[in-house]
Parts: sequence; structure tokens; C-alpha cells
Amino acid sequence: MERITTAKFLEKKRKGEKITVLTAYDFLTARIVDEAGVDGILVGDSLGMVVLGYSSTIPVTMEEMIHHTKAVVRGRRRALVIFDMPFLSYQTGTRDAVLNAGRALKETGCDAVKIEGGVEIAETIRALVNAGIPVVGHIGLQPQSVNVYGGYKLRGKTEEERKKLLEDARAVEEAGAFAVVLEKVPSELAREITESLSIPTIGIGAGRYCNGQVLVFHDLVGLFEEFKPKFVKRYAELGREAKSAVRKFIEEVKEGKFPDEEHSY
Ligand SMILES: Nc1nc(=O)c2c([nH]1)NC[C@@H]1CN(c3ccc(C(=O)N[C@@H](CCC(=O)O)C(=O)O)cc3)CN21
Ligand SMILES: CC(C)C(=O)C(=O)O
Ligand SMILES: [Mg+2]
Repeated sequence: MERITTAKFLEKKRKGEKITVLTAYDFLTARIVDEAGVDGILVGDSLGMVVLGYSSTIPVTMEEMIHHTKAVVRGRRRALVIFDMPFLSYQTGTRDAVLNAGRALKETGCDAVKIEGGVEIAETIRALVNAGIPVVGHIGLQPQSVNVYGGYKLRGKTEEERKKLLEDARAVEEAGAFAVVLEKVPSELAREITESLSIPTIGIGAGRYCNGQVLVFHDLVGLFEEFKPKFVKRYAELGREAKSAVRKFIEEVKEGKFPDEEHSY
């Protein structure tokens, strides 16, 4: 089976083929999304909220990211694995960024890293690419800056924000990123950015005109039930299913129905 490469992402944009990316934080989920045929698996720092129970992505460490990414890489056969650089692993300077991102590549076997930020982080993207580390940018809503913005609101609404976002997109591309995530921006602005770049845009809450889409796996299958911003579409209700299965188990054990002959030796 042919592996998806960073070049494949660019080729897909040129050919007008959509790119699909989903998160995974463990071996089995990686296997499911890989076998279903996604192009990319993002080991998001959202794992802090989804699997570790933190209320933001701020507390996530390199150690936690590495631990989960190793499991994801073991479950992957085809998709490109992207390591989401956690808060404070790249914001303190290009040297720290290269050392941490290099560590991610060396220790986990991932293919690329993602970092949040636009114009202000372009120099860091350049340093990573120069060191041989493929980079995905991430602009618009940047969850690691939640404490500066005081929330997860839509970005690019005012004319000033719109201009800044277009500049961010250009800076990320010029710095050498091979793709860029656009988070929670109006569809029309995402369209404008997508048309102005030669690298693919991967949207989350950024409308239909992006070159690809990314979602958190647990949101898509209805496992993270309390998280429901407008951009999440639930394709299944696994949270409900799982709870109902557990209730049945409890009931059957209490009634002496489980285990029966079929499940005993
Ligand atoms: N499960 C999950 N899915 C995600 O997409 C995700 C995470 N976790 N954790 C990390 C970041 C945080 N993200 C977020 C978080 C909140 C909203 C959001 O729209 N929240 C509110 C609005 C809050 C506001 O206006 O301040 C909502 O409408 O639910 C969007 C993206 C995206 N990422
Ligand atoms: C929502 C995506 C883009 C992300 O950064 C994450 O899962 O952490
Ligand atoms: Mg993230």
C-alpha cells in the first residue's frame, strides 16, 4: 500500500481532490481511520481535553504527545501522521522549536508537525523546514491562545482581522509549510485564503471551500457528547451506544443472564 506523503497533499490540491484528516490519539483509533482511508492522522493536542480531561489544551506536554503519537504510528499503515506541537514547545524560540519537533520525529516516527500561529511564527516554521521537519501551519482560532482571546470565538470577522488572516496565510506558505489548518473563520474568507495559496488549506469550522477538512474523531462519532460547536457534524452516536451497552451488561449480570453457557467454559 502506498504511503501518503506531504507531496501528495500538494498534488491533491492541484488536482482539485479533497483532503481528509481526522485526529487519533491511540493505536486502535489510528487503525480505524487509516483503514477507512483518511489522508492524514492528526495527533491533536486536543487529546488534553478529549482523553486527559483538561479544560483546555494548555497543560499538554511533549511527553504526553510523544506517548500517544507512538501508539498512533503503530496503528498507521497509509496515512500521513501529524504531531501537534503542544503549548510552550515552540513559542520560546527557534532553537527550542527545532529541538522539540526534531524529538517528535525521532522518537515517534511521525511524518510532520503542526504549530499554531501566523506572521509571528513564520521564522520558526522556516527554521523547522530548514532542519528537515515538514510543517503544517494553523491560523484563525488558535486554542493555545485561548487565554489571550478569552474564548473560542469566530476569527476574521472585522476587516482588520480579515487582513491579518490573509497575511498570516501568506507568511505560513512563504515560510515553507506544506499545508495550513484554518480554524473557525467565515466560509468566504476561507475561500479567499484557499484561492490565494498554492499549499492546501485544511478547514475546521471554515466552510466548504477549503482544500480539505479536519475533525476530532471523538466529535465525529458522537463520543465527546458535551462538545458541540456548530462546525461539528455527528456521523454516529457512539457515546449513546456505549452507555446503552454498559447498562445492558449491568442489568444482565444482576439478573444472572450473563455469562450464559455460550460465554462460559
Ligand atoms: N473535542 C474537541 N474538538 C475540537 O475540535 C477541539 C478540541 N476538542 N480541543 C482543542 C480545540 C479547541 N477547539 C474549539 C473549542 C471550542 C470551540 C467553540 O466554538 N466553542 C463554543 C463557542 C465558545 C465561544 O464563543 O467563546 C461553542 O459554540 O461550542 C471551537 C473550537 C477545537 N479543538
Ligand atoms: C482541531 C485540530 C485542528 C487540532 O489542532 C487538534 O485536534 O488539536
Ligand atoms: Mg491542536
